[in-house]
Amino acid sequence: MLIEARDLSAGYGDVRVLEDISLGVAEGEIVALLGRNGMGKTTTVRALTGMLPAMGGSVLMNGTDVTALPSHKRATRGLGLVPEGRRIFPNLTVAENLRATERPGRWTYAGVLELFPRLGERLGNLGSQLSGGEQQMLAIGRALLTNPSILILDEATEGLAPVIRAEIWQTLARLKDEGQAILLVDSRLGPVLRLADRAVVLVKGRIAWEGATATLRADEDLQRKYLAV
Ligand SMILES: Nc1ncnc2c1ncn2[C@@H]1O[C@H](COP(=O)(O)OP(=O)(O)OP(=O)(O)O)[C@@H](O)[C@H]1O
Repeated sequence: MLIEARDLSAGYGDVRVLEDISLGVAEGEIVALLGRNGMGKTTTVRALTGMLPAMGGSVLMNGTDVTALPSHKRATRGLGLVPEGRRIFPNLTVAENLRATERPGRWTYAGVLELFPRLGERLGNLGSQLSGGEQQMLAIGRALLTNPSILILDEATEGLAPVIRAEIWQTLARLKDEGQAILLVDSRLGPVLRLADRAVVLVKGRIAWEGATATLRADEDLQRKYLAV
């Protein structure tokens, strides 16, 4: 597994939000982390990336225990994150934002501009001057430029206009074709279930269901039980 949680627990203060979560993403795989609001998806992302310490259990990358490593060390080992709310540098230009994370590998500066031509037209603009969709493209481009073995996207299509959202989904499909392993948190069930190979469903910080997305796609009762609002 490129990344794996084993009996992972995490939370805030004394409160455990995640209880004994075990999940993993293998080479070339897209795994969706699903669940209604507040069920622990973002907390899982934070615990996997090291933004939150584990209260129990472990996180492994390529079989190596990284539970004690801070997020920047996990990033160096190949963990790329597109965080909820984008977090680009508002006072750097698009070009500077991209160059700030660049590491050698499959994805180059030119390659990212080819993936997101829109960013190429905005190279001199500050991060703060971009539209929401452009900021999201920049956040994805930045994460790709670290050439991650595993990319985690937390609500990457949230709050975007439908046409931009569609563009992001197309890009993710292209990343899938290229074999990029992805852990995807997104509440748009239709596109998520089309893109991902497997799904893990959280209910109150525990895994309530996991399996092939094809199974979940075909079973509306299951969707209603765990995911419908
Ligand atoms: N910084 C925090 N401090 C205390 N409790 C938190 C914090 N962040 C999240 N929580 C709590 O942890 C639980 C899980 O939240 P989390 O954000 O992981 O859920 P989520 O599944 O990502 O939901 P959403 O889609 O609403 O972001 C919730 O009960 C939430 O109130």
